[in-house]
Amino acid sequence: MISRAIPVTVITGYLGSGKTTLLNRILTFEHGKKVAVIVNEFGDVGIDGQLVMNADEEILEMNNGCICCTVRGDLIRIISNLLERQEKFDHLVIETTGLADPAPVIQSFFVDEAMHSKTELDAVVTVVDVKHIWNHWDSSEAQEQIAFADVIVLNKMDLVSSEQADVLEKRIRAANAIAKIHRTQNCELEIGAILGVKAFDLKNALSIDPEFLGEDAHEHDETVTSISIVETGSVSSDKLTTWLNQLVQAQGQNIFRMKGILNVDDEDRRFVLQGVHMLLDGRPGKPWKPNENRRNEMVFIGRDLPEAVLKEGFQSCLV
Ligand SMILES: Nc1nc2c(ncn2[C@@H]2O[C@H](COP(=O)(O)OP(=O)(O)OP(=O)(O)O)[C@@H](O)[C@H]2O)c(=O)[nH]1
Repeated sequence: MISRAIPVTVITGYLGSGKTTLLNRILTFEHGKKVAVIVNEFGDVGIDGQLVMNADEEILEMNNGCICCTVRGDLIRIISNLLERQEKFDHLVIETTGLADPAPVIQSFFVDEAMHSKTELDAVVTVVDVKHIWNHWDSSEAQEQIAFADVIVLNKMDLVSSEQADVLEKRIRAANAIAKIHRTQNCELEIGAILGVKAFDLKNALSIDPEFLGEDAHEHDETVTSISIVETGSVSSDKLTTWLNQLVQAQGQNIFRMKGILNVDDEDRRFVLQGVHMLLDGRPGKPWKPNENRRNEMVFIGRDLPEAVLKEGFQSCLV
C-alpha cells in the first residue's frame, strides 16, 4: 500500500504580522479538510495555543525556544508522532515564531528520511505587516522569511494607503521574484490561495541559499529577547490601560510584540491583549471555567527590554 504524503503549510512572518489570524481563518473555514496544527512560540508561556479558535483540531505547542533551533529534535519528533495517526488529518499547518528563520524548518522536510517520504511541503506562506515591516527591514529573519516565501500575504492593508503598499511590494519583489502576493485585511483571503497550492519549489529555495540542504548554521539577533510574566490575581482595567499607554509611549519602539491573557476585573471571560509596537488591542476571549485558577500570562518580545520595570509595572496593575 502506498500511503499518501501529507501536505504541509509553513506559516512564517515577523512578530505580530498576523500569523495566528491566518491560522484561525484556516481552522474556521469550511474546507472539509482536517488540519493538524503545530504552533511554536518564542516566549516560554504558551499563549498562541489559547488564541487558536477551533478546539477540535489537533493543536500541538512547542514553547520555550525557536522552531528553527529545535527542528532536528522537537519538530521531527512531534511530526513523527503525528504521522502515526496519519489517517486522522489531511493537512498539517506549522506556525513558526515571528523570529524563526524558515530555512531550517523547510530543510527538515527534505533532509529527514521519514519526513521526506511521508510529507509534502505545500507552501511557505509569509505574512507581512505592511505598516511595521519597515521597522524590521534590516532583520535577517524578516528578510529570510520574505525570500523563502511561496505565498506572501501583505496584511493590515487598513493601516496604509495602496500607494504605500505599492512601494513595499516593489521592495518585496526585489527580494522574491516569484512568490504570489496577496493584499489583505485580517488575512481575509480565499483558502485556496493558502492550502493546496503546491507552490513549494525546492529549486527556488536552493537559489536563495545554495547551502540550504547543508548543515544548519543560522544566526539570530541576540539583542531581541522575550520576557514572560505569570501571576495569579485580578488586574484592574483602569490601572492596566494607564500603564500600557504609558509603556508603549515610552518603549513602543523596542517592544516589537506584546501578548497577554489576563484576568481583568474578575470578568467571566479572559481578556486577550495584543500589541505591536505602539498599537494595542484588547478584547474578551474564551470564558474562564468555574473554579479555574485564573492565571495572568504576558509575553513581551523586543530589544533591550527592561525586565524589572515591566514586572513592576504589571504588579502595580494587580488589585
Ligand atoms: N489593523 C489590523 N490589525 C490586524 C490585522 N490582522 C491582524 N491584526 C492584529 O494584529 C495583531 C497581531 O496578530 P496575530 O495574528 O496575533 O499576529 P502573529 O503574527 O501571530 O503574532 P506573533 O505570533 O506574536 O508573531 C492582533 O492584534 C491582530 O488582531 C489587520 O489586517 N489590520
